Amino acid sequence: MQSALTVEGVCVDYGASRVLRQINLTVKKSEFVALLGASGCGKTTLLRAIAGFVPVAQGRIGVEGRDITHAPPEARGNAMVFQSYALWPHMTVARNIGYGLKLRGWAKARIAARVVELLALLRLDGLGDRLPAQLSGGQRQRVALGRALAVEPPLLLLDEPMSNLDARVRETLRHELRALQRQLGITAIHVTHDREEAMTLADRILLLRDGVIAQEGPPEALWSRPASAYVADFLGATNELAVQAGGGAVRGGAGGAVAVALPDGPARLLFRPQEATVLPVGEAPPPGLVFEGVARQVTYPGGGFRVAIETSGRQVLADSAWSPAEGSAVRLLVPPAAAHVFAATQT
Ligand SMILES: Nc1ncnc2c1ncn2[C@@H]1O[C@H](COP(=O)(O)OP(=O)(O)OP(=O)(O)O)[C@@H](O)[C@H]1O
Repeated sequence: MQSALTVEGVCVDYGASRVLRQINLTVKKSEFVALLGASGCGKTTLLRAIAGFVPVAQGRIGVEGRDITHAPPEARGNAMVFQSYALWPHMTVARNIGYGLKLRGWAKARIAARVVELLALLRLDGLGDRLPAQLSGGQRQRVALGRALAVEPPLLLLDEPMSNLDARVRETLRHELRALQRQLGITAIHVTHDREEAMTLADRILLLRDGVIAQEGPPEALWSRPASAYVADFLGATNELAVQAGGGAVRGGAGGAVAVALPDGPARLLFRPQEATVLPVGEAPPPGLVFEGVARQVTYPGGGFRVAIETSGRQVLADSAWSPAEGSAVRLLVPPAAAHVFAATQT
C-alpha cells in the first residue's frame, strides 16, 4: 500500500548549523506518529519541514507518492494545528471551522452541513455562534482541530496542540483526539515533549536526540526495550547504578540463577522506580538484580511507599508495599524485565 508520508534522508540546516541529520520516516495511511524528544532536539523543525515552512537541505519528502520536497506549504494540502490555536478572533466558531471549505469554493449549504457534523463530532454542539474569546482553552483547541479536519487533509500535523491546556483538559482531549483519529482514519504527526502524551496517542513514536533518531517503534517497544541508556532515561528509567558481570550485584531466585545477563566489563543499569521493589534483608529475593542498601527516606505519594535507597554510593528510588524504617538496611530488587543494562562505553 502507498505510504501517506515518506521522509528520506532529510537534513535541515539553520544557517551553518545542521539541526536534523538523515531522518528517515515512513508513515502509513491512518497511522498516528508522535515526534518526541527533549527541547531543542529538532522535532518542531521536522514537522515544519514536512509542512513546508522550513527548507530541506538534503533528502526527499513525499506525500501519497507525490514529491513535495520543494512545494510551498499551501500546495501540500496538509492541515496544521498549533499550540496557540490560531483561530480568527472575529469569526464565529462555525465560520472558523468552515473557513477552509469556503476557500475551496464549497457552496454555503454544504459548508453548513459539514460544520454541524464537525461540531457534533467535537462535542461543540450549540457553540457554533460563539466567538473564540467566549470559549475555554479546550474548546478553542477543538475548534482548531475541527477547522483542520474539515478539509479532510491527507496529513494532519499537530504542533504541541495541548501544551497550553491544564492537565485534566489535556487528558480528556488526548483521549478524544485518539478516538477521533481512529474513527476518521486520519494520518497524523504529532509533536510533543510529553512522554505520556506520545505513549497514549501514538501508534508509533519517533524519539529524536540532537537532530538524529534515537529510536523508533511502537510505544510498548520503546518502553520495554529501549535501545540506549538515553532512551531508557527519557522513558522514565531515571534510576542508574553501575553493575559489573560477576561484581556487586547479587543474583536472586532459586539457587541464585542468573536472572539478568550482564555484558562483559562495566555496565550501566537503568530502571524505573515503580518497577523496582524493596525487600527486608532476611527474605530470599525473587529473580532479578539485588542490591544491599540503606533506606534513607520514605514518602507516601499514594497507593504505596516510595523509598530513597542508598546503595553502591548512589541514591535511587523504588516503590514499596511496606514502609522500612529510615536508616535501616534493605534490599533493592530490580526484576529481570525492569532491568535495562547497557555497556558503560555506550552513550
Ligand atoms: N529559526 C531558527 N534559526 C536558528 N536555529 C533554530 C531556529 N529554530 C530552531 N533552531 C534551533 O534548531 C534546533 C532544533 O529546534 P526545534 O525547535 O526543532 O526543537 P524542538 O525539539 O521542537 O524543541 P522545543 O520542544 O523546545 O520546541 C535547536 O537547537 C534550536 O535552537
